[in-house]
Amino acid sequence: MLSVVYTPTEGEAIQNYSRIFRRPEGVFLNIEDIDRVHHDLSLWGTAEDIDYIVVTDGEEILGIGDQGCGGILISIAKLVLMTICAGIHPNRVLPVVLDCGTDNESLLKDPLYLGLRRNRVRGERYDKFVETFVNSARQLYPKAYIHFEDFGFSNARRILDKWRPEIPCFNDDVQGTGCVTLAAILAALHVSNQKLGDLRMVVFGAGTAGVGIADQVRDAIMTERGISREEAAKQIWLIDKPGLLTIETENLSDVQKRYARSEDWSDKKRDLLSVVKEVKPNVLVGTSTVPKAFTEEIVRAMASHSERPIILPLSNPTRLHEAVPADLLQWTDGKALVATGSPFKPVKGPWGANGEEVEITVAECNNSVVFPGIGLGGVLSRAKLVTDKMLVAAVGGVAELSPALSDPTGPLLPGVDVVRDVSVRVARKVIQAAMEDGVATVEGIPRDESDLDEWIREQMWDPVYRPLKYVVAKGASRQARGEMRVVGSVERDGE
Ligand SMILES: NC(=O)c1ccc[n+]([C@@H]2O[C@H](COP(=O)([O-])OP(=O)(O)OC[C@H]3O[C@@H](n4cnc5c(N)ncnc54)[C@H](O)[C@@H]3O)[C@@H](O)[C@H]2O)c1
Ligand SMILES: O=C(O)C[C@H](O)C(=O)O
Ligand SMILES: [Mg+2]
Repeated sequence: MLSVVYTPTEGEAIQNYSRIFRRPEGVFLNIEDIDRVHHDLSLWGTAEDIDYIVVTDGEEILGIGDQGCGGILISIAKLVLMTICAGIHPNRVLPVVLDCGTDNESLLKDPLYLGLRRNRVRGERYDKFVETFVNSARQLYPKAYIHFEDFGFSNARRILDKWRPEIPCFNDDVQGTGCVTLAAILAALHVSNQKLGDLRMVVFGAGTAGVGIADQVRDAIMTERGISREEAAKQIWLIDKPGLLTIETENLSDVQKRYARSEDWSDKKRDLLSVVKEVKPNVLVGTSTVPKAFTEEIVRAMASHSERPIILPLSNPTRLHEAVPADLLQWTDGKALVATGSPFKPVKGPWGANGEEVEITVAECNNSVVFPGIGLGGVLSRAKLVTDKMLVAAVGGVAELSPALSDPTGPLLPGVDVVRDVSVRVARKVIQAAMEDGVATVEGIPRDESDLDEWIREQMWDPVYRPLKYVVAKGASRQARGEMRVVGSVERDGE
């Protein structure tokens, strides 16, 4: 059911939110009613009641853009995953949408649209609104971890950078995506017997996720090679609408500038194909929302200089992927090491050692592999902050569970069948890192790894129903006794 309660089906539900609405299932905060934010948030429990908050402003949902107040469903979907994958109790979470208006014209024209019917508020009023939300949430629920989801590019990083040094918070599109993609790349490098230090990566789509991935990979190269961040960034090329980002490119954000190429490209073409031919990357990542952007020509160009090209089309939902696994594998004779943002069926082809047909399972490289474990570790250790070391530890936790480590034809990342084990491993690593960084605040966390795993598991909530008991009340009406017998028979069948 994961692809129904989460990506890709949730995208469709979000787009139709106001039309399929039945009842409110989260906190709707309204920028025009900023004085009510504290009160509205306070209705959801006492200081002890909330462990995990997911908040969105609905501006950049998946790759489907501004969805206004329908964004509440992304907060809900991510929290469903916190429960399914990480065992956070479903009553101890809070989905929030910050309704700041919408720039989506079709929503504004839709008579059934439920959100604020005005263009997005930006600038100081927006910042004040976000600040009021964060401060109120911290005051009311001081133990809660705050997960930011699907904010627009101009706000996502800014908000994260503002709050990260002060509170336990996390941006899934920047950090979760960076962590899971680095884990997939590490597994792929293992299979192809290449070194992280030699990596050359092109990222197509230099937005929130693209730059988040670049940062995580850059820091890993820096640590591996013992070089500066600036030096490590030279192994990464970012491409956006104007083509390759260079120091000549106008209107770059501060985070994009770190990757702007300083060498002279004035006499070279800067489109994806030309850049791939020129820089000969071994890793190609897609976070552009441009379907089919990884053409046969581009993929063949990758394969012409790289024995096992690592190709990760990550744009969600499914229809926005830069390429589909069947094409990537066909164009590279089964050589490409592929993982995708949404789930795909396994691909069959004549790529065995002797030309026999093999079936390749393609891993889903979605931040859902990692954010539940990071959140679980943060919640259980009541970490004051989410530090870089905790994120690096999470990458290690996922990478070491990659099926491709023991079977080179296996998927690059662990699948949904072992999702709870992955969360326990990631949480263990995150908690250990939090203790090393001195940010864990809970006393008595076990030091021994298997004790720590046990400690984590026993605090995870399981959806187990209480057994029904067969009762027949004396004096009950014939009809009631009949109904009770039906209940009783369910219990006997269940046993
Ligand atoms: N698999 C995952 O875990 C995961 C995580 C986060 C985001 N994503 C996906 O990545 C995509 C991007 O998300 P985001 O939050 O970074 O959005 P974003 O809007 O911040 O970034 C998208 C970037 O692509 C650029 N772009 C658009 N058209 C382009 C073109 N023709 N050529 C080059 N660049 C182009 C945009 O200018 C923008 O900078 C979405 O589809 C989202 O679903 C996947
Ligand atoms: O929500 C997802 O499926 C992953 C990611 O956060 C995205 O924005 O695409
Ligand atoms: Mg997202």
